[in-house]
Amino acid sequence: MNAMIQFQNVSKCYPDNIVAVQDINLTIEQGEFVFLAGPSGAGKSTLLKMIAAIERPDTGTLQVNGQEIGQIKSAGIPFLRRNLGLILQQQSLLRDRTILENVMLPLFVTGTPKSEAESRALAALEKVGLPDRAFSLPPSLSEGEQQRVAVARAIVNRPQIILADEPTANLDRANASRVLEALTFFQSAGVTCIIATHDEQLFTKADRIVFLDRGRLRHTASSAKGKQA
Ligand SMILES: Nc1ncnc2c1ncn2[C@@H]1O[C@H](COP(=O)(O)OP(=O)(O)OP(=O)(O)O)[C@@H](O)[C@H]1O
Repeated sequence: MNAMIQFQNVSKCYPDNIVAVQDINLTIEQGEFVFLAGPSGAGKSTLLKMIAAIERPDTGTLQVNGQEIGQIKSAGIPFLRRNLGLILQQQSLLRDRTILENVMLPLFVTGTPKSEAESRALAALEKVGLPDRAFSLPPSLSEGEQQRVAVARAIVNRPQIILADEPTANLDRANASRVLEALTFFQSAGVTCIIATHDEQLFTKADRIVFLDRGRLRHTASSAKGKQA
């Protein structure tokens, strides 16, 4: 397997010297399913944001798909993001656009023709079990369904990496399982999945669980799926 993401001695502070992550060394291989675990404020979201070049390391190096995040120019960011499916906490669906239009959005950004965008968005909705809701508006869907739409929107570009920040927050067990099933489906197709979560019940699905605490990587564990960390 190839190293897809490699943090080497990465640290990141926010203004006012808030240390978000400190001296992180972590390698994630292509096709791995990795959970980032740890209490609130541990630095999980910051690691995901750095992989997407939303934040940059202050020190150390971070390689994503052969690109050095600290060096990447703004013109290179769309190219990086084309290979990423993002499910971030603050991203919500556009309430006045249909589910189909919401899922098509990333394809408009990359200039995909409308008819192709529609068929790919419908295929993505099928994969998350929601093709019959394509023409509904987001407020008519449950939170669990909306989160599955967010998964469809994240994978519609056929990314090599999916980054998900608390994708099952506020969902009941049944809906959390369906969201996770959708993510494991894409991992079985070779997509690397990195998921920040507090939800320990999800861990059985992972190849690896990376525990963070106050910005530091405490330890990694292999899960019931059986791979060694
Ligand atoms: N934009 C920001 N500006 C200032 N401080 C921030 C910012 N984002 C995060 N922090 C701080 O950085 C630290 C790490 O935050 P981060 O969001 O990465 O943790 P987390 O493990 O994802 O937490 P949660 O589980 O609550 O989402 C925390 O102390 C947080 O308050």
